[in-house]
Amino acid sequence: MVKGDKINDIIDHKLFSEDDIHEMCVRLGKQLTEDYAGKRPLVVGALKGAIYFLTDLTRQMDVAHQLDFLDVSSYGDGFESTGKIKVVTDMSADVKDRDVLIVEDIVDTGLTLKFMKDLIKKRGAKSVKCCAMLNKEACREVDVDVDYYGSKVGNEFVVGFGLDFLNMYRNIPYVGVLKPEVIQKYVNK
Ligand SMILES: O=P(O)(O)OC[C@H]1O[C@H](OP(=O)(O)OP(=O)(O)O)[C@H](O)[C@@H]1O
Ligand code: HPA
Ligand SMILES: [Mg+2]
Repeated sequence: MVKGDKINDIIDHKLFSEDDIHEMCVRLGKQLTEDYAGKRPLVVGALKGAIYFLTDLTRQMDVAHQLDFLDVSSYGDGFESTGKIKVVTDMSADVKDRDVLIVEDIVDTGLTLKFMKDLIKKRGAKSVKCCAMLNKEACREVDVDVDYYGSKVGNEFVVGFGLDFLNMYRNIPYVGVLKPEVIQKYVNK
């Protein structure tokens, strides 16, 4: 950790409070409870960003489900997608004939989600859907459905509630926008 990275030092403004995120989880959990009734979905968290949202979301889902994780990465140590997605750690479950629900913190260019959906479909899943906390729709580079999402977000780099900058700040309990000087501090270094 570096000096001067207390939350108040790095966040410019708050976008979604803990209450806002809780409301998203309640609404989405209700919808997923209806849509997956009678099914036994495999919920796949996209590591690492999705973990905070996933634990809150699934506790609002009154549906028996199983849990797995897939660690794919494209941002590396930066804040712009490299466009090259790789599986860092694969999931352990067999997805053949399963209803798979991918949980994401954010869909931005869409490259990560498209990669995961294609991979899971190719392995023979019965259905593959995604529930994301945030949908940065204006930044989409590929056509991919975000089947459920908590809120749209504009073209700003957001951190907190799982979302990171250089693998930091995931534990901020709300979603906020980084101060430009924090990004500047690390860019081209
Ligand atoms: O739509 P995209 O432009 O592909 O970006 C969205 C993806 O990027 C982030 O993950 P990252 O690769 O940074 O890994 P992380 O979840 O470990 O932070 C985020 O958690 C999404 O998975
Ligand atoms: O705005 C973002 N913040 C953090 N991680 C991200 N990955 C894609 N977009 C973002
Ligand atoms: Mg990230």
